[in-house]
Amino acid sequence: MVLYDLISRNIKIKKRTFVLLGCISGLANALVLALINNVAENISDIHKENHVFYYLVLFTLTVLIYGLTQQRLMTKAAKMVEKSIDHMRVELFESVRHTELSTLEKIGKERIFNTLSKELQTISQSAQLFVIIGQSISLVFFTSLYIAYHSVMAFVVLSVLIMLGGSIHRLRANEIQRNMAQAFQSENQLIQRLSDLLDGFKEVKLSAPRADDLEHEFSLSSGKARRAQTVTKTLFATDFVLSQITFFAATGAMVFFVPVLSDVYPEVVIKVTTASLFLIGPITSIVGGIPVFTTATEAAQNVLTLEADLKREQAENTVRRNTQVQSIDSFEELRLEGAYYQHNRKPGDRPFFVGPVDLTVKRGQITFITGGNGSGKTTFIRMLTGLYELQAGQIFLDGRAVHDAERESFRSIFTSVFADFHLFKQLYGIKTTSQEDIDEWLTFLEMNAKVSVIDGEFSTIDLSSGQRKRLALLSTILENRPIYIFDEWAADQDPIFRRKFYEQVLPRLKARGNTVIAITHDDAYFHLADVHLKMVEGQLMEHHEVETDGVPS
Ligand SMILES: Nc1ncnc2c1ncn2[C@@H]1O[C@H](COP(=O)(O)OP(=O)(O)OP(=O)(O)O)[C@@H](O)[C@H]1O
Repeated sequence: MVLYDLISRNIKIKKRTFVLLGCISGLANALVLALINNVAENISDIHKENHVFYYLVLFTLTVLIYGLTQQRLMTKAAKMVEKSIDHMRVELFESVRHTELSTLEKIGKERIFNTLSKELQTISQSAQLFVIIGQSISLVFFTSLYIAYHSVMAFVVLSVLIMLGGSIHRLRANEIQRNMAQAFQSENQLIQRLSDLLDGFKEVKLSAPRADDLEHEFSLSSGKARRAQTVTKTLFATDFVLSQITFFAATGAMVFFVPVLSDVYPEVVIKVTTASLFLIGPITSIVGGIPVFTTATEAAQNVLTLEADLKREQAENTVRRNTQVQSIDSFEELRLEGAYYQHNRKPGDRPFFVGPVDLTVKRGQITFITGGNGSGKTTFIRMLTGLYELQAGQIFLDGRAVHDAERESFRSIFTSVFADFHLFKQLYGIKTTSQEDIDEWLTFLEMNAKVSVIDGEFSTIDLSSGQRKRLALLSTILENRPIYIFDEWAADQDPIFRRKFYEQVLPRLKARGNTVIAITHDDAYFHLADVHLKMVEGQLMEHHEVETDGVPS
């Protein structure tokens, strides 16, 4: 059972405690029934012999035992499921953190987002249901025993009809599952459209046709999700009604059918019929719980599939996961030999690949890479930094081949501001820099009047895009890694600060012993590069127009 396997994977479920508490609670519930039947049957004798108080105490005790065990069961189940979900959440987060960029691009952000939020929440909501279903099963069991004790024939008829009712759901399980998968897929598309609306809010506000199209797409996906959910819920509703009818048929059989089959039955008919009526509560709970249970099982399946997709690639690299990541703080020479990477291709797409590339980067060098849009510069940077796993060729650091197991350590040699950078408000992973250093760099980057760093956090990041980029630059400077990667960093800086970036910031990094590799189109500053490379259609070549005496080309 997928749901149980998932929940019990990280925690020890005390099955015996659950079964024991469930049995006590079910037994207490059945005892309430037996007591009521007994008192009702012998009401005049009990009053005559003054035994009312005795039965009342017994009744109160039984209800109390039922209440206490039920409460304990529910609390235990909630604690257990929440603990397991806590583990799953952190594990999934860790898996995503360790996954490769190419895998993440394949899986898609929406699916990860949907699984980590909605699906885990669905599983969480199923905790109480587990107990209710378990306890209902236990009650059905003990009440059936009570019925069997009074009339075996009534028990057999009841069992056959209950099983018949139970099998109705199973017959349509596949159809339900198919519709639920369709709903999950449509909900992923909904998240994608919603991110389009929120991330592209300004663009959407400025263009009514774009907004209309987006809304149309959103309502299409929403319609698909609605249809899949409606079909699923209709199937559940029909199941529910059919099972209720089966139940009424079972109760009817107690008075119309069983008396024909059994001679001794008339003496116990009231008790047996009352007992079968007592089953309506638990059976309704079981049948009513099936939709939630099925949804939670489907959610568990989605969590497991995502995990498997994330881990497939990691399984091949278990060594990498288990190897201690060691920060590399210096190097002399980084070399690529025959480095090659081809993007995943969707049907109909032209394949795009970068390489084979041979390149040597020396410590303290400033390298500029230029090239047309879509020529492969960003892809190349991702290959160089180990964000994309090379499909052929090798990276060498100080003459030593960088093996897969060392790739995470290797990546620690870089710090970057990519074109699609994300500015973290908190300075994660930066601990050693002194406040004086931070303030001095803030002043140097002309951001001191706007922002301060307090307790490792920027006071604000609600800034202009150029200012946000300066803070991203500051974060990399404080990280102080050996190699700096900039992807069109200066593109949205004003001319004065752009000049400062090329003429003061980069030389200052170089003077610190840092190496810089920058994608740039700023030809006015090409002369400041030690090496100038050009990317053309995925092929990296030296750009020979750079003059060595510092005169711009
Ligand atoms: N995640 C991806 N999946 C599939 N193909 C991709 C992916 N990213 C880029 N590509 C393909 O690789 C080609 C090169 O893209 P890349 O981003 O490396 O170019 P670039 O030189 O950095 O362009 P620009 O100057 O516009 O930023 C693109 O034409 C695109 O078709």
